[in-house]
Amino acid sequence: MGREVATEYLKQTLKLKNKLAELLSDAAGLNRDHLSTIKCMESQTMACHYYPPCPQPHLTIGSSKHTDPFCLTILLQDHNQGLQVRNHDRWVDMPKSAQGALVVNVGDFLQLITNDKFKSVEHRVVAQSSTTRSSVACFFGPGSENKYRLYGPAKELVLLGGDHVEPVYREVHLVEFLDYFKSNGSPLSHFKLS
Ligand SMILES: O=C(O)CCC(=O)C(=O)O
Ligand SMILES: [Fe+2]
Repeated sequence: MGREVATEYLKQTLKLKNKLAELLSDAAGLNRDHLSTIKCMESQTMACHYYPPCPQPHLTIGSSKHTDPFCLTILLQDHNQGLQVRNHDRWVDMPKSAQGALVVNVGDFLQLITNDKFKSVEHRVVAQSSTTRSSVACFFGPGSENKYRLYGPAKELVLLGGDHVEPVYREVHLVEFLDYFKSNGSPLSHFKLS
């Protein structure tokens, strides 16, 4: 990607993320500006992946299974397949997308904030025997000025009184969350209450 193209792409994905933050807040039953107000998707990190062809794809893996740890991922893939998402105990191929189509994944930190209303999706990339594959992932999470801010299930989703819903997770800051992720993979079960 040329510098100007990358800069423009980052600008456009940022705009899309702002729109998605409104729609996701709404869909979770929160005020439309909730996710932007709590500043949980202010940082943007871009990762470019290149998967070379592998003559024995069954002996390797393009990217091992994981959930993304931040709040939201916007993923641009080329027209070559490889991405799979886990549906219960089956791996399902992402359909061949039109060139330029974007995949949006919920990450672990958003699952924590929405108290399991939204689930982070487990995914992996399988190697291909004769085609290369490229993808560009943009991850959105709390910015560095909020890395020690405590986040937990949104209070509005954990109602007191008649409709009491137990918070599933304890409050945690991003640094502790990512430290756990780096050594152990998905941190969600570790931060569960009880
Ligand atoms: O290359 C892909 O399609 C997925 C990459 C990915 O899962 C990631 O960067 O977290
Ligand atoms: Fe991922």
